Amino acid sequence: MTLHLDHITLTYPDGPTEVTAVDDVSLTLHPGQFTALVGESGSGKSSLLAVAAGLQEPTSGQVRVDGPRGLIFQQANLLGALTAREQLLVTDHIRGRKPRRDRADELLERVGLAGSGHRRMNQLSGGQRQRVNIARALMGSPAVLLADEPTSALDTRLAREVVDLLADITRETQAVTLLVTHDRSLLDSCDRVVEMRDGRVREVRAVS
Ligand SMILES: Nc1ncnc2c1ncn2[C@@H]1O[C@H](COP(=O)(O)OP(=O)(O)OP(=O)(O)O)[C@@H](O)[C@H]1O
Repeated sequence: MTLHLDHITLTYPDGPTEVTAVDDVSLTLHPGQFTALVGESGSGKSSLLAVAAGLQEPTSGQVRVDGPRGLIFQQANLLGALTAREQLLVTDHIRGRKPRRDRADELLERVGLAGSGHRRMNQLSGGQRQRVNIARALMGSPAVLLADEPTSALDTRLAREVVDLLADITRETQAVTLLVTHDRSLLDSCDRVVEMRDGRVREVRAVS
């Protein structure tokens, strides 16, 4: 499963004119490859990720993806009143599937939260909540994982732990993973860094 972004352009209306957030970006992302997307504020990272995630139609160009996509954002989209396990089971509910409690507990264990399934979000730390977020994205067995600043609410140590977990999961599941981050200290956990500037890809480099 490979994710192809072919000549993606995304413009937003901006009063009488328009702003080009993504300007003819082509990228191919491979299974098991953990790619970081970096660049200054406003360079188009979140816009490109939203297109890759299927949340935003590109103005032109094409996303080619063959498999489920899992999305990980900042923790704001977790439902505060639910337990960790329920956060995961909601995804089954949304898809009209039978709730897979065993699968939910397995994934909570995988992200280091064994035994915490009954705890409510407000009883978990920021790092633990982000682990729930990751486990929730994994409920759909995604071939592509898209994460937009998942560590921005975390301190350095927790941010590193969460990114290392994403790196391990990428290798284990052979997912295609794209991580938007502004934190350059996290880049050595990645395989590849794509740097954007003014909506374009400025540089693609391998992390040694
Ligand atoms: N909904 C929108 N309507 C109009 N312009 C937008 C919209 N969303 C983003 N933009 C503009 O598109 C450009 C790219 O924004 P984007 O959020 O993708 O950048 P980013 O690199 O993710 O920035 P940051 O690191 O600050 O999150 C910016 O000029 C921004 O102002």
